[in-house]
Amino acid sequence: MDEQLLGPLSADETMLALLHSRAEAERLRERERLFSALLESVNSVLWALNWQTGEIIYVSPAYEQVFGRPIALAMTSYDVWINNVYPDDVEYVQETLNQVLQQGAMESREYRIIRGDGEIRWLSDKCFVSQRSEAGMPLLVVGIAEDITEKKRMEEELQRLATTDVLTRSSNRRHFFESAQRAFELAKTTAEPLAFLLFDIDDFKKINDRFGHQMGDLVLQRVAECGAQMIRRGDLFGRIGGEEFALLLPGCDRELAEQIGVRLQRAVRQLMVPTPQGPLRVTISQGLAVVKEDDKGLDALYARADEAMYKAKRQGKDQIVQG
Ligand SMILES: Nc1nc2c(ncn2[C@@H]2O[C@H](COP(=O)(O)OP(=O)(O)OP(=O)(O)O)[C@@H](O)[C@H]2O)c(=O)[nH]1
Repeated sequence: MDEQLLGPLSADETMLALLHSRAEAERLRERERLFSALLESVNSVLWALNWQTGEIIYVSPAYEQVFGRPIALAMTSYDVWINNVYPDDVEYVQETLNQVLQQGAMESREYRIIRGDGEIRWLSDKCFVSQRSEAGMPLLVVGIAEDITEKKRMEEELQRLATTDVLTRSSNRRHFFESAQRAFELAKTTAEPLAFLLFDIDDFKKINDRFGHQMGDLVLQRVAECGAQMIRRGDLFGRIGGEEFALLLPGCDRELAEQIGVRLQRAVRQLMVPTPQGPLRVTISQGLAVVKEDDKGLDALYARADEAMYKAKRQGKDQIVQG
């Protein structure tokens, strides 16, 4: 219509329009090359999902490096992406994606994937709804998935250092009592039994004095190994003092806890720590207490186990006393 109003274009005008559209096309190609180069240099995986069809409509080149799988595989459906998610995290990934749809965005969701070579890696995914389903436009969810495996490893290492006793690799005192507090509260609400076994190496000062501090450390490590062998899933074991250790046994009544104490006593007696003067024998004294209905706090349980342990020492050591 414009053409009718303005009249037909002259040859020069046509040439100019042609040149202009060529330059425009070249500019677009240049931008595309720039975007491709940028996407290739980004280590994170950019992705876009058509929510209605379940199609992954875009993944950036980093996919191949992060997932260790060909891009063509990812560009099929969302199910293929989900198949790469570590089984324990699938539910979380599905739930959080639904939340993205409700809230419009999610800053970070962390989950594990299984790479093509079987390696498990951690991803942090920032995603948002890029296009609402309006006027026939598809509903698009886009995201940036970053490989945070190294960061996770460092976090885990820091957590391990903060909660573990360096010498014996058992829980340190603070972590033991924090976890014990939670186990105590749970036992009180569920009325499940809970046992506390406290033990201390006998005449440890003499071991240090006679064989040196290094040998003392070795004895601590070997005794700690015996303690660690007693625990099942859900139990706690920690070094709560110099040569003092504790076992917290949820679900264990007095009888069962005593059996564990007897096994521990035997395991320690059987230890033979090599020294230049021949194998060194070690014994421990144990105090055993179980949670009572009127126990107000963990302190009450701990105090009974402590009192019982000192009674075991006074009564000649190498024995278990009930508190
Ligand atoms: N090698 C070593 N010794 C430690 C460590 N922590 C504490 N000790 C020593 O453990 C000894 C504990 O001595 P005591 O409290 O007298 O106890 P004990 O000699 O075992 O005597 P009983 O408890 O009555 O059997 C002290 O000499 C501490 O120096 C450690 O990490 N390594």
